[in-house]
This record gives sequence, structure tokens and C-alpha cells, in this order.
Amino acid sequence: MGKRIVVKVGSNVLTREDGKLDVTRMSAIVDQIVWLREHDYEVILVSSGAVAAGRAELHVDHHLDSVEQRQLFSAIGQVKLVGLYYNLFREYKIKIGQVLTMKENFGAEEQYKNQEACMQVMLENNVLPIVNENDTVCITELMFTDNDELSGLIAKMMNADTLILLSNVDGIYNGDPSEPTTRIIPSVYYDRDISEYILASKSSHGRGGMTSKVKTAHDVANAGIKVIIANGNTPNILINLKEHPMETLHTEFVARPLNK
Ligand SMILES: Nc1ncnc2c1ncn2[C@@H]1O[C@H](COP(=O)(O)OP(=O)(O)O)[C@@H](O)[C@H]1O
Ligand SMILES: N[C@@H](CCC(=O)OP(=O)(O)O)C(=O)O
Repeated sequence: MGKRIVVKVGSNVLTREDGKLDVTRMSAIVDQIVWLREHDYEVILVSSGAVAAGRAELHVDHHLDSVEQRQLFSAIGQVKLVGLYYNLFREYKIKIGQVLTMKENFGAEEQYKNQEACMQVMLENNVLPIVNENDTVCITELMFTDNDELSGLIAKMMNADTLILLSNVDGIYNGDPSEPTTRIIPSVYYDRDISEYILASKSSHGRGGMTSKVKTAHDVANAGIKVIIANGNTPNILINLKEHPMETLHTEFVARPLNK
């Protein structure tokens, strides 16, 4: 069996400035996932973008609170998101399966095992799992911080070799990304604290920001899984990370060596 990779794609990678789904970008991500599968990698895709897709689809001229917005827009947007993935992967004769989940499913042992078994059977049958939080029914207080946290839990649950977090930045900068003097930190050891470099700012459609990515990355690297933060807007980023890692901008959280 090839190496198992969890790829998480943030809302900003998938949406245009006007908030609509960026189908060209989605198509590019799909092409790269196909390349990974053709090179014997098993891929699990964690995709954000439902709320952004739904917001662009429906014009509402009355007030909705934040929970109503999330429920309404994700319900509309998830259908659109997965429909697009369905069409894009169908071109390559790849079957996709939708996994909508929530934090409770990672708590109780029975539910955890059930979810693990569900994803395992998909992989065994060559189906590509596309995972998102079930935003329509989640209770705000019990939600994942964002899909970075969810992708970390999936990577650990499924014993992945690598978790790749695709965002709209080339990696973690050693300061404000908009400052010309700041540089990408190429590697972070699983026990190194880099919180001094992280700004509270986040991209326009994102939920958790870099703080949540770093927290997830540390946690997952500590569990012995390599984590990469890279730019999903860069052409062929997933292929280049595999083929030319030294020449490809990214931040790697080095996995803690485990006595497996
Ligand atoms: N040191 C840093 N290096 C890179 N990005 C940072 C840093 N500190 C804060 N950020 C912010 O984190 C954002 C990415 O996180 P987020 O908005 O959650 O994106 P996504 O939607 O991809 O999950 C960047 O757009 C950037 O504004
Ligand atoms: N479940 C939400 C994603 C929320 C989220 O975590 O977004 P992001 O920070 O861009 O990964 C959606 O599909 O819109």
C-alpha cells in the first residue's frame, strides 16, 4: 500500500474575491490529487468552502444571526461543493464519497471506531473520501475550531504519513506576512514554540487562522505525522512538494520519531 496523505484545503483557496467558488482552482487541486493517486498515494481530502459557496449562491435581504447564516449557507454550499468535486473527479473515473462529521464523532470510542471503519472501507474500495464538518447541525460550542483541527484528527485516526494544510500563504512567516523582510520558516521541530511569529489576523473567508493551523500541526507532528503548510494557490503545489521539496516554499513540522 502506498503512503497515506490527508490534504486539507482552506476556504480561501477555493473561493474567489467575490466569494464564489473558484472552479479553476478546484480543478487544479483535483488534477494534483489525481497525480498523487497515480503515484501510489492514498488521499483523503478535507475540504472547506461550503459556507463561502452557499453565501455566494443565495442573496438574503433580512438579518440572519451567525448560526442561521452558517446553517443556511453550508446547507446550500455543501451540495454545490461536492457536486463540483463529483464532476471534476468523474472526468478521471474517480469515485468520491462525502463524509460529514462533527466533534462528538471523535469522542466516544464506538463512534470513533465507526467513523474510522467508514473511511477505511472507502479507501479499501478506492473511493476518495471528501470530509467537511457537518455545519448544518453542529452546535456552536461543540464545533471544531476549524477544518485544520478536523484534518488533524482525521490524519491521526487514519494513521496518515503526512498532513498537508493548503492555505493562501506559502507557509509560516517569521513575522507579518505582508512585511517584505519576513521569510518563510522552512522547518519547525515538533517541540519548538513559534507562537511569537503568529498574528491573530486571518484570511477573509477562513475561520481559525494561523494559530489554529500551528496548534494542529504541533499536535499531529507530536503524534509522529509530518505536517506541511503550503500555498494552495501555487500551481502544482502538491506535485512540487513531492517532486522538488527543496525548491518549493513551505513550512514542514518535523514528525516526532516514534518507535513503531
Ligand atoms: N506568521 C504567519 N505566517 C503566515 N500567515 C500568517 C501568520 N500569522 C498570521 N497569518 C495569517 O493566517 C492566514 C491563514 O489562515 P486562515 O485564514 O485560517 O486560512 P485558511 O482559510 O486557509 O484556513 C493567512 O492569510 C495570514 O493572514
Ligand atoms: N466547514 C466550513 C469550513 C470552515 C473552516 O474551517 O474554514 P477554513 O478556516 O478556511 O478551513 C465550510 O465548509 O465552510
